[in-house]
Amino acid sequence: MVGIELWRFGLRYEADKDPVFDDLNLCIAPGQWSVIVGASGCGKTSLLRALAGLLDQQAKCDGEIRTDDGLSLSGRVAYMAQQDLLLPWLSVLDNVCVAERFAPVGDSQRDLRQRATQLLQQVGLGKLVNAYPQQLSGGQRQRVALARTLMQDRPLVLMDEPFSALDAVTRHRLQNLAAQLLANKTVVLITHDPQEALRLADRLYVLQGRPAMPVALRLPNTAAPRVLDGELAALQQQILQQLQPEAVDELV
Ligand SMILES: Nc1ncnc2c1ncn2[C@@H]1O[C@H](COP(=O)(O)OP(=O)(O)OP(=O)(O)O)[C@@H](O)[C@H]1O
Repeated sequence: MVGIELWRFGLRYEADKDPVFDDLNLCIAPGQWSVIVGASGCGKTSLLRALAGLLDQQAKCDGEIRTDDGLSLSGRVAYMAQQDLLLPWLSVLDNVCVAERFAPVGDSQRDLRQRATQLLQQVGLGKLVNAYPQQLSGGQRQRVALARTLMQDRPLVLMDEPFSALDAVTRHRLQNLAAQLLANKTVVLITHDPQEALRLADRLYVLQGRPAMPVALRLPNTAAPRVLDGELAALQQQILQQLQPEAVDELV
């Protein structure tokens, strides 16, 4: 388990006048799901890429990203980007195994492939292990990327809209699977979907403004993944209003 603290963190892209973040302080709790929602362009992906050490050269940062054990995050992060980043020349099964291939672990290749096959069955792709990414739908590709992330077994898991391309039933099922398989990991999940955020979060933040600041939201006193009840529906409405006050006012 690893906890992370962003301390006086700032980020500005060279081409932009205003910083995306300035003097941001945020603690990512160890072994919990921290979920971040926010309007498009507010900085969610930038935050995740900063944690993953994947910002491009246009991004200028200051402040610090510290871990609670004082060790580097290098090699301890599984990152599921918005784009699935599947390798077109590898089969579905090989794509799921790809990150582990070079990892110095004791598992044999046979064990790894067995585990990957089981994960692919769990995400509903048991019949497509030998298919290639270009033969898959957007939702199927996203499920391969999810299986690849679950396969990696890293203490910090960063996921950017991991369920966005899925139909409602599959989304619900895979949210439950991810919650089960990533219990006790430190997870940062970005989503546009307030209902998803409320089902899965141990801590929930709305990222707002420019420079963006996180606002912590109240959650029901129940364990995730939560059932969709009246309390969750009311909180969902609150988040929608917080995200887009003008748009919601116009609809009412
Ligand atoms: N590589 C880049 N170079 C310059 N500006 C960038 C770059 N990446 C992001 N930005 C800018 O930084 C801001 C935050 O972008 P980011 O992608 O982090 O937002 P987001 O909240 O994840 O958006 P979305 O929900 O639409 O994915 C935006 O104004 C965006 O235009």
